[in-house]
Amino acid sequence: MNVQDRGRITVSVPFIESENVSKDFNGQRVLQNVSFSIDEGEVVGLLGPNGSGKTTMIRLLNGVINPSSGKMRVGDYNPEKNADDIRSMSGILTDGAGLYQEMTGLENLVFFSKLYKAYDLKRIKLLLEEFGLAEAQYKNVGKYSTGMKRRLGMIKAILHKPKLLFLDEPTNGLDPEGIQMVLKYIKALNQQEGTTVLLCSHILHQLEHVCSRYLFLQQGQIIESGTLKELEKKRVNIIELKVETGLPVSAGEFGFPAAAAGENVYRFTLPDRSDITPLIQRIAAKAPVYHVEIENRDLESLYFQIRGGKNE
Ligand SMILES: Nc1ncnc2c1ncn2[C@@H]1O[C@H](COP(=O)(O)OP(=O)(O)OP(=O)(O)O)[C@@H](O)[C@H]1O
Repeated sequence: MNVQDRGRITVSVPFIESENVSKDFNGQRVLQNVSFSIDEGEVVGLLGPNGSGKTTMIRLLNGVINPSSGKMRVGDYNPEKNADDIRSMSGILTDGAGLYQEMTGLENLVFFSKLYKAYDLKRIKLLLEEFGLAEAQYKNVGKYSTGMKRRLGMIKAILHKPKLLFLDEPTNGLDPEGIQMVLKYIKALNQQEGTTVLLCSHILHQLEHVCSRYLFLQQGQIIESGTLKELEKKRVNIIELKVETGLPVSAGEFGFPAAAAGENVYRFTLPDRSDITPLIQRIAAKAPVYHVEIENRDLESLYFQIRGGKNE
């Protein structure tokens, strides 16, 4: 946002900033000097175990609660002073999703769209269709399943075409079709509308295709951040390579430590990426190679390395 031309130097100001934010509940510190920034158009995954402070961070950025110390900015607004402005430019999906149980799905959406001053029945009907709730729209939300409430919560969050989305566990309770649809929708919103997204999830493999960057929270502190590539570069010092061959080969003969990982499948431990090609060439001279995969650089492996503090 706000690309300011100061003389000859162009300064890009982050869309969201948190500076040394701490939060105490009843004298207990749950966030400790949390600092990060998010640029407009980024999709950032906020990761961390139960109780690490993810939801608290989202509630602070929304102005639902105030920090005990530190500064925050969302767009042009200070969440402590301009919570209403932030809420009108952002969509939020949290656990309860703030839906009225005794109203139908459609009534909920009509109500919230009028509250947001964005009433558009055609859009509501289209979203109900897209999120697979066309049939259920006349049923009371109290009778919805967990997954249906999640879908309705997602529609509620995006009804007014917000510039910013805060999504707390957006795929919780969804079936595989629902998960795929919601993730695709988030990605499309980001790519087509430039929507900035901050999302929390424990299902790490789902995030890899959606997030451009990650923040890792542990016991209320940011312990790591970066893109998947940056984290890989920083954290992956040895390569665990899984190779599926068409014939039994003796893994020991290729000069690297190896262990069987299934029928004709071997897991090699290599000191460097540059060892991959010569190893595969040597194996391919003896047996067909069907699949090669670096196993320890996906988000889940990185998450556990970061949590375990390995390679530090
Ligand atoms: N209103 C509150 N009053 C007192 N303590 C709270 C309150 N809200 C959160 N906490 C505490 O703050 C800590 C962080 O909670 P938070 O919900 O932010 O974690 P989280 O990372 O979102 O966890 P989860 O992955 O389980 O959703 C927890 O110890 C929690 O008990």
